[in-house]
Amino acid sequence: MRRAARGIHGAGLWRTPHRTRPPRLFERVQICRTVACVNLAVTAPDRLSVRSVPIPDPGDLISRLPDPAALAWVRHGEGIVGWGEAARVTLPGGADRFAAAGRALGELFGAAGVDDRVGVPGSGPVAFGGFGFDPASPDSVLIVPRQVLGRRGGRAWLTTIGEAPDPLALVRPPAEPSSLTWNDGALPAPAWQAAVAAAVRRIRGGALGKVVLARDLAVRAAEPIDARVLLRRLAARFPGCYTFACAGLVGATPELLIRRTGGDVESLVLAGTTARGAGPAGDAERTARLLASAKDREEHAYAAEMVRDALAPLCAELHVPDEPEPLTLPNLIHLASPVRGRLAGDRSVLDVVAALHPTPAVCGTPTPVAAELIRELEGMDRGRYAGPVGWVDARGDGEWGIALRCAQLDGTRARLFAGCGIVADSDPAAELAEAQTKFGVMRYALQG
Ligand SMILES: C=C(O[C@H]1C=CC=C(C(=O)O)[C@@H]1O)C(=O)O
Repeated sequence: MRRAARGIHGAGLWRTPHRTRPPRLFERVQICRTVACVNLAVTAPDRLSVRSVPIPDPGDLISRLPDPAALAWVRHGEGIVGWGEAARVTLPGGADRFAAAGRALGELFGAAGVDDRVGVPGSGPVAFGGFGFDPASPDSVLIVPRQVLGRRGGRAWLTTIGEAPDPLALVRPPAEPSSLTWNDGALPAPAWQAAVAAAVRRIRGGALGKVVLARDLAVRAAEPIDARVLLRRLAARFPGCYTFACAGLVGATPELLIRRTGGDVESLVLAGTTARGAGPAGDAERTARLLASAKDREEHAYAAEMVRDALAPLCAELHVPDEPEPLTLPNLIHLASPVRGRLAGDRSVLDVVAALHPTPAVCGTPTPVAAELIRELEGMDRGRYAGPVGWVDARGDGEWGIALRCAQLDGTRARLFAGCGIVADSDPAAELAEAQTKFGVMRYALQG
């Protein structure tokens, strides 16, 4: 596929004009309105005043986060982190939640006064966000931080909304979670295996081809859990994953739902999994078995085909590999399909997210049948687990992952999530073991 030079100035979907009227910042107003079928709440000053400036390399981004309400999207030390809250958009749910979020941000960013002296994806106004997996889940949120620190390709920048920036400081490492007590979530292990067996029967009966079933674990600590400890551990242990935090959802996902950089889009489809082997020979043997596994290939094919079908109408060029390749992580090996394309028209990254979610990597095929079976068998609300998580800027550029290998923090408590793709040949005991390995990511983040 021919790739055009990367445009860092996208189509300017949301224009950010300079205004002369002085901003009345931090005079908080609560605007509640109905957009299509979604009741949306925007908490924001009437106009954002945004300034991005180049800065010397700040080094590790996560160690600059000044408080536990951390916002982060970091991979291999690059990305953006944010803190403070200049604006928040909350979406109680609805199939229309991505479009409603885009319209709300369009208004906020379109009315902003912007002085962007950096001009790269992620500079200027940015919103971090996470969307509920299920349209019925009331959990979608977008947060425009008061400060954003960015670092990519040898450049670094600081964005400030409102008052003069607080000076950047290295923050004393926060306290690690202690006295953890663990409990089952909605389904104990035997009940979850029974749910997997029920799904296999439904699949063999011809109702659907694939469903992804997840379970949750509950943990409690002696003191409120600080997201920054978890982020630091995850980024160090899983540098190739996207370490993220948004409104208490913290994790390290290997799965890139979509990155939009100007007209270019990229995705990394993952489905089909095995645990790491013992040493290089063990890994090689596991990788060969994974690549040859008809069950894992089938799981993967559903996901890759759906991503192709969803992106094709949006793209002038699209390349989806014919065969998956192995992706080796510190704990697991996945089947992976790196997808690249060029958008046909002016579409923000949120438009593309809307077209892709939920992929069969987290839901199943056919989507409506799988979504209904998930509601029937899992016995829980996934919240923002398995939903899109990431960031979007005023150009419509951004990066969104699928929120996997994550936990939702709530004071002294956290809920961990892990799921597995189920097809006709799935074995409930093997799926439970795979889910346990996936939980290991956040167990490590919490326990060290
Ligand atoms: C649903 C999860 O993983 C998905 C992504 C990659 C591989 C998967 C699998 O092989 O089952 C899942 O589809 C999860 O980690 O909770």
